[in-house]
Formats: sequence, structure tokens, C-alpha cells
Amino acid sequence: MRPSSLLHSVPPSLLFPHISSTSTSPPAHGGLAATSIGKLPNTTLRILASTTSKRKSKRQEDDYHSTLKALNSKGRFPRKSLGQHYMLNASVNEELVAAANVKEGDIVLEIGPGTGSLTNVLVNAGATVLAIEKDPHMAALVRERFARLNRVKVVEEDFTRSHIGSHMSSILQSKSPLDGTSCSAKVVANIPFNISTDVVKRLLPMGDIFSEVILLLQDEAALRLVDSSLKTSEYRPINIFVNFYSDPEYLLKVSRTYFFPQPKVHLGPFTTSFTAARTRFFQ
Ligand SMILES: C[S@@+](CC[C@H](N)C(=O)[O-])C[C@H]1O[C@@H](n2cnc3c(N)ncnc32)[C@H](O)[C@@H]1O
Repeated sequence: MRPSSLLHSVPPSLLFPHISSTSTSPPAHGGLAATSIGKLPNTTLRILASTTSKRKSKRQEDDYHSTLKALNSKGRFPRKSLGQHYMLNASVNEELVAAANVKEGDIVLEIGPGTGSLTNVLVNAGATVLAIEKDPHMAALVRERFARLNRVKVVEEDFTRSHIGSHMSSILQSKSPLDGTSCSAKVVANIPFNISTDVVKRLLPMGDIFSEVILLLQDEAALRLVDSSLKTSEYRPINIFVNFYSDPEYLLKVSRTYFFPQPKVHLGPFTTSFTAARTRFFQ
């Protein structure tokens, strides 16, 4: 059977035997893998060490079990066409949120919340979250999960067609301090790989709204985006675009084994961060 057909025909509990609701043993996550990706010209590369401490294990179980229970409870099988590879490791979600320095009162846009595991970490950090989800089942699931919190707004839309500026302005206006100073927002998301270029093209020119963009991208795509060297044959218009609007930075490598189902990519996906060039617009 081809891997793609597996995604649709086999329940998560069979594909991933330790996800039954009675299971208590999380997968062998071992934390973030320390790695090296060689030289990336003009970029800052921060390699994060493995996080296997006991302190983390309770949180890891939370994402692992809650994600898979949520899928099982609704009878949802991951849909390949929507790039549904769910993050099972809470430490990775925490690294993403820490990389964006999300704190109490921040406004965060999340693209594709899925079961809400990253949303949960954002909420715990004190953020107000606008979550845009294309899959109506997952939008309903995440809306239900955070129904008691007025800090989470779930919009069922295709991000690539969404009027993101108007969604964000209404939230920003309602949160703006009375002294007239404007507040900005951040993006933290584990996005479907098939829309990553669209996402980057839409977000980076929005430096008037977003001060920080943290995206989990497919390894190869992220490597291409952070490469600012004009000498390589891989340099494309998208690189000029990215480097005009942002300071792309490779942050950490994330093992593909932390996703359910595991993505079929040659290398593990990782995070890249774009510091939107706010100063280019307002200095
Ligand atoms: C890689 S999964 C990530 C899910 C979750 N954030 C996590 O970390 O486990 C991508 C999510 O984006 C959603 N999605 C796919 N295409 C989308 C689109 N065009 N607009 C908004 N959401 C989309 C999928 O349904 C899925 O929930």
C-alpha cells in the first residue's frame, strides 16, 4: 500500500499503536536533536541542545496524548492534501513560542492550529490567539477545546485567501493601549508545507502588523529561504524578497519523528524566524 493511501484508510491508533486512550507511554522523543547544517552565509545559526530532562516529560505527554486523543475522539485521519502532520512534542512547541518571545498580552496569529497543541502553549504564555484553520473539522475541534477562553478566536478559512489584515486590525484595535501607542502582533505556526511560499509572501510585507514571524518549514525550503548568498545557483526571486523584508534566521532542527504522521521528507523540518523589517517602514 502506498504511504499516501495509508493516511486515509488506517485509523491513527493502528498507524501509531501507542495512541490508544489507555496508553501511557509517549514515543521515544528524546527532545530536540542537536545538529549542524554547515555554513549559512550572513545568517545567525543557533543550535539548540537536546531537552530530555524530567521537567519536560509531563508537558510532552500532554501534547502527545491530547493530540492523538483529540483525533481519535473525532474519528479524524490526517489529510495529506491539507499537510496535516501534527506535532506531538510539547518541547518543540515551547521552543517556537520562546523563539517569538511570546508574553502576557501578546497577540499571535497561528496558521493551521490542528488539534490546538501549539495554541495551548501560546495561551499558557498569556497570548491572545487568532487561529486560521481550513479544515472545518479541525476548526470545530480547536474551537471546542478553547471554548471557555475568550483569548482564542478560531476562524475557519483558507489562509491563502484570508483577509488577514482586517482580521488582525480588529483584534489590534480592541487591544490597543489607551495612550494611543500601537501594539503589534506575532506569527507562530507549524504550517502545512504546501503553502509555505504563499505564507511567506503574504506575511513578510506586513511589517506594520507583525513584528516577529516564526514558522516551522520543510527543511529544504527553509534552507533556501535563509540563504542570502547571491553566488549560489539556488538563489531565486523569493530569496531577494525574503531578504528585503526580513532577517531570516535558522533556529533549530526538529526531527520528523515528532510528527504524526511523519512527513515524507529527506531531512527533518525545522524552524526559521523572520524578523519582519518593521524599521524599514517606520524609522
Ligand atoms: C502541519 S499541520 C499543524 C497542526 C498543528 N498546528 C500542530 O502543530 O500539530 C497544518 C494544519 O494547517 C491546516 N491547514 C492546511 N491548509 C491550510 C490553509 N490553506 N489555511 C489554513 N489552515 C490550513 C491543516 O488542516 C492542519 O491543521
